[in-house]
Amino acid sequence: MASSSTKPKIFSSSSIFISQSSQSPKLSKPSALSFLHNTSKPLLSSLKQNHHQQQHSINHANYSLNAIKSALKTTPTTTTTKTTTIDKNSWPDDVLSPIPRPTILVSEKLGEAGLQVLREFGHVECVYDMSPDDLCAKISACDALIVRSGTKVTRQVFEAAKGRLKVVGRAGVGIDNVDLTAATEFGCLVVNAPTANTVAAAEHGIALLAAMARNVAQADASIKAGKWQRNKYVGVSLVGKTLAVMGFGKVGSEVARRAKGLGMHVIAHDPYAAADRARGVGVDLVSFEQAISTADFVSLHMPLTPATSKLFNDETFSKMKKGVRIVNVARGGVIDEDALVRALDSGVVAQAALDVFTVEPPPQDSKLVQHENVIVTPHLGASTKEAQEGVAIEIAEAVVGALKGELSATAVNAPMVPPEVLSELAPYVALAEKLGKLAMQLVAGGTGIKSVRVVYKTARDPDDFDTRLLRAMITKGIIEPISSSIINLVNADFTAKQKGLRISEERVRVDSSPEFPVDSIQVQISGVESRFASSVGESGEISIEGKVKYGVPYLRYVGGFGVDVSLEGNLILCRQVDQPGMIGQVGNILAQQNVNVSFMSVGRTAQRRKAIMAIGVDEEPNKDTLKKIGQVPAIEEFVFLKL
Ligand SMILES: NC(=O)C1=CN([C@@H]2O[C@H](COP(=O)(O)OP(=O)(O)OC[C@H]3O[C@@H](n4cnc5c(N)ncnc54)[C@H](O)[C@@H]3O)[C@@H](O)[C@H]2O)C=CC1
Ligand SMILES: O=C(O)C(=O)COP(=O)(O)O
Repeated sequence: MASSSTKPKIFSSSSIFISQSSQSPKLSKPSALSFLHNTSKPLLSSLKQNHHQQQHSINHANYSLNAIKSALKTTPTTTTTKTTTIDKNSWPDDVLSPIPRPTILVSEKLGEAGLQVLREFGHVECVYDMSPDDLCAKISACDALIVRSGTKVTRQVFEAAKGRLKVVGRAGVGIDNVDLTAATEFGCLVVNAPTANTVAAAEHGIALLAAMARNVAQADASIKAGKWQRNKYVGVSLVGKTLAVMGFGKVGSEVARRAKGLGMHVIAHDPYAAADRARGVGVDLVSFEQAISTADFVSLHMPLTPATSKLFNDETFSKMKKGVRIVNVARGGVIDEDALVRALDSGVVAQAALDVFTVEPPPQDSKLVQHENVIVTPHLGASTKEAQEGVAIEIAEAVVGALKGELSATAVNAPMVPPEVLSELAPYVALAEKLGKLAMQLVAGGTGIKSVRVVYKTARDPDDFDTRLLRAMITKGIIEPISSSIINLVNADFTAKQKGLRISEERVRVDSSPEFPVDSIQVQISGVESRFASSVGESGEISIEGKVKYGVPYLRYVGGFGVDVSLEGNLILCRQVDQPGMIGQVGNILAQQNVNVSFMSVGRTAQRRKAIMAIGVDEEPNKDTLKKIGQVPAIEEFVFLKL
């Protein structure tokens, strides 16, 4: 059907809520909250609590279909209403029943307290020292994987997971051993434990700094070899020396604080750190060049990224003060290790203390490890009892939360949405997904969508209304039916981009209550033909608008027609000439196939002119029933949509 044929203008909507039974009203299925995969019980409880607190009354007509049909003949707009308060104990059992116990694979040693948290929630398998092939063989039976720095979570691992792996938990900070691009493409959330080992890493940095300056490791080895070499191991003092902290993040700033306590002059380089935060610790932020050229000691604390890979190379070392001493508890890959050997041999670098290596463990004959001016530890920065217990709990909670469908505050490849925002947005999330799904089904052919515009009507300031979650769910609704992959918050933007789908967003300020994040959401798809010409708005695009009423998603506009129908079950949209008896006729046809009508709403341009009838049905009408609806003379077009 051509998209340009009808351009209705006038909004008018009369609504009739029909229920064949007198069940209490259904709330939108919380499965719509499965931002990642499953339903979140804590989130549901908080939602239920919200509903309870709001004490919304639901006007819910309890007519049987036959009763409403006869009532319509005489008093078309009269309904009898019943007031129902949503009680938090009234959620259906299937919502509250626990999700199946997930399998969590732990591939490296994790603190017992964290394992305990995991065991309470799922089936935990600890399998250490797996080869890459072993990991790939196991992963398709796992919902979550917990690793430290020793496990490489490559694209092959995500491919081998066959869509089952929902979350990778990195029990620590650095996620350079996880292929984030692949994780995102496969819709797998990656979370880390970024805070619990900060102090441990900083303490190890300071330990290496002092040990290096006073030759502790070499002197210890010498005594154990039966020697007593007091003159050979004369060290250098730390007090008054300049330390350049490269990367002024969590660990870097803790190292700086401790070095200040040792009487060192501390400078730092970090392109993203705030100068006042540095000043608060008594540290000057300086340029890279200034840092490396003035420091007596350089301590590395930046992540390994393409930008920092081999940042310390021949050129960098050549700009350093002769006799500089280097500590690395960040990542081996930020140093070109061959260049460091050359700098040590030439005396430009007097000493190095390394906890991390490009390849771990490094080869036994590594010139760097064997160098007499180098001391090494086997990636021990995070290895204190305290840090390991803390990291284990931090990662276990993040992984369990993710498996429940909650968004983690430590998500690495997804927007972090705080729980309170999540709980507030939950009903709108369901609305967003349904609008996306609906709009998509209105497109003739269902594919070839290039551009989607989302308009949020809201009373809130942009700062106070985060749309990322809603955009992701609209994208999910649009793409999932035409995609072989699960779409979630992690991969929604990526998948849209990959499919050449441009999603633009606009906020329109409306005079509604800022208590609610959004008044209504409009989804517009342009440049396509519609299966239901009446859904085409004035500017030629498919346009539908919905809002949340009583905590439940409702459709409010189709094209220019106002409707008022709960987005549950399935929907039939008919455009007809506005005349008496239409609801009855269609209702009768549906009743013949025992299709239960849950809601009905009529929107019209003007009395006795064009009207749109939106009919919510619990079951899917068969082809015959749909054909009969199409044969009703006053019906000009109709479409059946699955929600
Ligand atoms: N050896 C070990 O066992 C441990 C190692 N680490 C490593 O230490 C590093 C830092 O960890 P956190 O402080 O927790 O991370 P963080 O994210 O808090 O800090 C990293 C800082 O590096 C900065 N940065 C990024 N690119 C930079 C560049 N080109 N030059 C200078 N600074 C740059 C960032 O702006 C950030 O402030 C990470 O690589 C982490 O993996 C952390 C814990 C234990
Ligand atoms: O947290 C980090 O980045 C670390 O490097 C710690 O690594 P680990 O968990 O000890 O293998």
